[in-house]
Amino acid sequence: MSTAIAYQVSSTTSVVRDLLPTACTASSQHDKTFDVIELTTVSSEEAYQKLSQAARTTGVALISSLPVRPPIAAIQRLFARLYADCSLASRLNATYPKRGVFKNACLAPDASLRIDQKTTIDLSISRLQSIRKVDPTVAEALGEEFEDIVRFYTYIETQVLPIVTRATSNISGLELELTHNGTNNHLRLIDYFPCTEPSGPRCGEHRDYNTYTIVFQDGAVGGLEFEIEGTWKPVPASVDAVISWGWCGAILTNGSVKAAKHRVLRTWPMADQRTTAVIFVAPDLDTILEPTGGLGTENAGWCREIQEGHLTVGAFKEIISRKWRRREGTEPGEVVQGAQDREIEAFLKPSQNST
Ligand SMILES: O=C(O)CCC(=O)C(=O)O
Ligand SMILES: [Fe+2]
Repeated sequence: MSTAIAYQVSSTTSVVRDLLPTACTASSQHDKTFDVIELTTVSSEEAYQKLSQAARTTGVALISSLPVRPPIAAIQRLFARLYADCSLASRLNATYPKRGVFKNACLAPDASLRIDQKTTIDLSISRLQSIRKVDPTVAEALGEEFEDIVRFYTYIETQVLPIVTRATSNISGLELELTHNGTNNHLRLIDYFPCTEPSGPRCGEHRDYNTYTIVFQDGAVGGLEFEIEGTWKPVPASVDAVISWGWCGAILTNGSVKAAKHRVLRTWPMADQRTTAVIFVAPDLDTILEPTGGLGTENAGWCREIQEGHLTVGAFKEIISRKWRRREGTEPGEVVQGAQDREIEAFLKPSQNST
């Protein structure tokens, strides 16, 4: 597939027009909704305190002055190479047949405009191991770009994740390091390819399933928004990284941490390419997902399976990813914006969603 084909976007339909935001432009920028933390200049204690505060209030923290930048140019070149070379893309996907690595479902000629208008390269520890084991030459074929990306991932994993994990532990009195050994972390590279016209959602509204997520932006193209007290608030494009907490974080801390709802409805400037590197941090798959931290024994409304400690992270990941795959176009099924998130919330907190 050529890059030109990859960037073709179907014309606007009424379904899509309904999805357009009322106001989401670079001018509606930062309004002090989110805490901004200069992670490398504050003391560790201050970093923990500010991160904990953000996790408890909005569930979102913006990070500035990171000492390393994500290798955006390398990521863009890697996408360009995969768009242009179908056989390389197939070889890469063959290394992880269970789910694939490079996902471009929205570019299929008959793809629904309701699915996310983005392509992704998903790298997890098991995918990286698989690439090296099944087809060692494919990593080589992916070139220096691939090495740069893996180096960035390793840096963040060793230098930044321990700080955020500790801050999350501090809120709840848990030792999250014991269940967060990095075995279930994930790096996702995302290409929000340029659209000259408004298209479908770029990443439909959702809360992440994991403990927390760090989105590394390209510094120029915005679009990420969080729902704060019922209003969608844009994140400035210039922020280095955005940390947000997910369902596992909320469950393990018994609701002390907020799972933040977010989306990329439309990128801005719309005709520019938005590139992000996203690191998802989740507990090891065999971790029991029970609310042992935070509010202690008080029942925050979780379903019986969670309250009684019968749900593992692995089982929860399966439940939630089945719903996501529809939105991401890798499994057939109708996509109704926001419905998937409501279904998950109803499963987790049935008593609050019984009306
Ligand atoms: O790329 C972004 O800005 C957000 C991506 C995201 O929320 C996700 O992949 O879960
Ligand atoms: Fe997300």
